[in-house]
Amino acid sequence: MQLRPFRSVLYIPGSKPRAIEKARGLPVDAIIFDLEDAVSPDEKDEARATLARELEAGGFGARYRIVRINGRDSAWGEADAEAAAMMSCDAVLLPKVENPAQIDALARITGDRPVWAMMETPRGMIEAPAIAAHPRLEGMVMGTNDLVKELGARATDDRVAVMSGLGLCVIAARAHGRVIVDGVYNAFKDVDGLAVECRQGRDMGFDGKTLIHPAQVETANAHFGPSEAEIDLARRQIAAYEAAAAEGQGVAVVDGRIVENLHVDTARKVLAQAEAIGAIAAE
Ligand SMILES: CC(C)(COP(=O)(O)OP(=O)(O)OC[C@H]1O[C@@H](n2cnc3c(N)ncnc32)[C@H](O)[C@@H]1OP(=O)(O)O)[C@@H](O)C(=O)NCCC(=O)NCCSC(=O)C[C@H](O)C(=O)O
Ligand SMILES: [Mg+2]
Repeated sequence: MQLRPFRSVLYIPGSKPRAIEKARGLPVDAIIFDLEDAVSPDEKDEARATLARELEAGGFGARYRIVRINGRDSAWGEADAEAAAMMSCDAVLLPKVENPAQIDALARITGDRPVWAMMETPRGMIEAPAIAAHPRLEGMVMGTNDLVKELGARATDDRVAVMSGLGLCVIAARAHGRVIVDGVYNAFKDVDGLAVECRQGRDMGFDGKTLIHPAQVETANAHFGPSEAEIDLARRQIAAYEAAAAEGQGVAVVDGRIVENLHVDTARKVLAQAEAIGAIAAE
């Protein structure tokens, strides 16, 4: 059972030390330190050096530290991969992954460090099961901006253009026990719109949402963590099922709905998640 929460995963441009400093005090579960799209070509080399320095300085507490490098076929990919292998980070995120061989190639440089994959091209969607199956892969991140672009689609509120890809990637990730995080919500001042998209992502099975601004953190944490009502229901389901089992029954009823052992598994996961989140908050 995956216990570490990934409710809120905040991108920070590697070129912005002030934003990096701010993140040391934000209640995010994970940070993606970006060297790719958030950093202009002129700033790439300096951003790489800044990031290495800031990560070495530490101060990120329990926040999971992921470094997003540039694609290996870009002018900066090779130097990024070599630098990331030496950085004080927890994982390396590769953009536009389209096949498992790209993960092999990265792992030859980054060694035992876990690899995460940006899922953001049509070919990446088709190959999602093979990518998720790679033994070095720990997590997947949806890149919905690139996916909309590559599909020649339109970004609509209901996300209809990317819905099949989102579902396919969730299935692939779950089939192999990988973490999977939803794409960003670009209108970072629109908290209500973000809440709608978080709810949709949570309902689909995502572990959390990637974010671009501190104002989005609270909404993501609220939607992807278990609510008080869910925790209360989980406790009551477990208690009712155990009481029924003690009487030789395989099914209990809570709030007019049946509770079987599979529901108890989910209930136990809810409680474990709540405990893990509480432990991080207490640090
Ligand atoms: C979107 C922004 C450019 C807005 O920046 P700004 O105008 O500076 O915002 P504010 O003035 O409201 O900032 C207030 C304070 O918050 C700090 N801040 C801002 N953003 C972040 C952040 N991401 N992490 C940490 N701290 C942040 C500012 O420094 C201010 O601090 P202070 O001065 O001390 O008060 C900006 O938010 C931004 O650059 N966001 C990140 C954009 C990004 O990373 N984009 C790339 C990832 S998205 C992507 O590529 C997805 C995928 O690949 C796909 O295809 O979909
Ligand atoms: Mg992208």
